[in-house]
Amino acid sequence: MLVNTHKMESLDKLRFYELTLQERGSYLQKQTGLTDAEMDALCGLAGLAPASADKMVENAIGIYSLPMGIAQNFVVNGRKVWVPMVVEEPSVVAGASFMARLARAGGGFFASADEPCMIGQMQILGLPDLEKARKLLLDHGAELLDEAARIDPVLQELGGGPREMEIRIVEDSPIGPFMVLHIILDVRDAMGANAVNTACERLAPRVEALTGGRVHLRILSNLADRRLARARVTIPVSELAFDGYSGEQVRDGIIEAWAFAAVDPYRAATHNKGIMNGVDAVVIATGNDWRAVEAGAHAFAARSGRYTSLSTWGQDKDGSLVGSLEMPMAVGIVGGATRVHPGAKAAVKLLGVQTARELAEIIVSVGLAQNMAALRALATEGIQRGHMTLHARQVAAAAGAEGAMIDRVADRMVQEKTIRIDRAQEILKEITGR
Ligand SMILES: CC(C)(COP(=O)([O-])OP(=O)([O-])OC[C@H]1O[C@@H](n2cnc3c(N)ncnc32)[C@H](O)[C@@H]1OP(=O)([O-])[O-])[C@@H](O)C(=O)NCCC(=O)NCCSC(=O)C[C@@](C)(O)CC(=O)[O-]
Ligand SMILES: NC(=O)C1=CN([C@@H]2O[C@H](COP(=O)(O)OP(=O)(O)OC[C@H]3O[C@@H](n4cnc5c(N)ncnc54)[C@H](OP(=O)(O)O)[C@@H]3O)[C@@H](O)[C@H]2O)C=CC1
Repeated sequence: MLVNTHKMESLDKLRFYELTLQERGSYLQKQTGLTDAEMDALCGLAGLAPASADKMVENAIGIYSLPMGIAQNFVVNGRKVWVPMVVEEPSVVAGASFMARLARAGGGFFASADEPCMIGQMQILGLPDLEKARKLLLDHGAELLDEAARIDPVLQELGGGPREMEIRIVEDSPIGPFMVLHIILDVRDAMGANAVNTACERLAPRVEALTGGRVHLRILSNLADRRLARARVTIPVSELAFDGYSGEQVRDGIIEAWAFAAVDPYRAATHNKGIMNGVDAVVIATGNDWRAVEAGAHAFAARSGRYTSLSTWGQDKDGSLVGSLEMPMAVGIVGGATRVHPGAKAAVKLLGVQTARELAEIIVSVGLAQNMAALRALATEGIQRGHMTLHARQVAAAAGAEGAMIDRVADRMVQEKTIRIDRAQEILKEITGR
């Protein structure tokens, strides 16, 4: 993919988003060294083929596409990274890029991720004596874990495999008390669903023989709270001032906005949706199971019994704004669609990650950036000006504008501060005469 290279030398003075679509691709390739084939996969020019889709899901008839945006400015644990984001909503990529630029003043995002341990659950029914069953399982714990290790030699060779067992007694279920046996499995660089589910199904007969109970459900838990990722950012208050708002006003406004989400589930749901705007975009770009990540995030947000904010905002002794986000992050860089979707493989290559943990660290950093972008806008001018400015292009296109006409119609609507499809159609008619 080559474009007029004379611009290349001067590109660093330009803003990435001011380039054309093709120029952005070429600039990114120049910066990252991705091959032409990888760039074509990343840009959807050689993405998932219908024939491959037919091998991924049932009754396939073709391909559905979404925009692939690139968030810029991110520095995570000291490393600059271009972040692929698959999302249909305007202003998400812009918001993440903006906050990543501000975050650089504080060294960027500092993130970590737990060992990639997933929880496999076995529901054990029909136990006349739960405490006796508990003791039997504990007495045979080592044997059960050894059996689980033998199930997946590949995982063992990679340093993964069973780590421990947990026994929980559910007292107040609608069908009376029963036992839940957890097998904790290190799944290395996979999301791990298949490894965990296979282990649960294989161990079930032995558990039944030991306890005399009936193992009913055998499935992983998406509340992957043994596989958390966390990010932290510190923004000097001087970086926050804009449009007549002082840095302190912006900082305190963000903290006040967070305090709302901390105590009110109605606000926390939207607050966390803002976080997931960033998280899901990278999870989807890398071919991971966003439903699993979403389920884990919201279950984790309710772990105290009241659904609350996944992030925390405050200030440090210097008055800098400090934000942190911790959440389950069950993502892989092998397996699932990541293995078969060319665009997902290219996205993982673009991120330059070698392990699932590194991917998790970037994703949680993007989630924190997205949260800050939303709170910064909400706590000051409101969300609409920035969002609708970028949304205007979609409205113009929906009104029938094409090519360069889209920006002309969008610019007029932004100037008039009227971003509606009927106004877009009027402007289009004025400009084109039809
Ligand atoms: C949208 C902005 C960034 C505009 O903000 P702005 O102040 O108009 O932007 P700017 O023109 O001053 O540019 C600042 C930076 O934004 C980025 N930027 C600016 N324009 C572009 C563009 N065209 N393409 C790519 N990047 C762009 C870019 O990094 C740029 O830096 P520069 O490179 O110029 O030095 C800001 O208003 C913002 O961050 N808004 C919030 C975005 C957001 O959260 N969107 C999600 C949709 S709303 C939602 O679903 C979540 C929510 C709100 O409900 C969550 C919640 O309730 O908590
Ligand atoms: N509730 C849920 O969330 C559920 C989700 N799923 C779906 O299952 C999909 C597939 O999950 P997943 O099990 O990750 O994918 P895979 O089944 O593809 O498992 C990963 C594969 O990669 C192999 N492998 C190679 N290198 C590594 C490495 N470094 N680390 C780990 N494994 C490696 C594994 O070997 P080996 O063969 O030895 O394991 C395994 O075969 C998920 O994306 C999800 O969409 C499915 C069921 C439930």
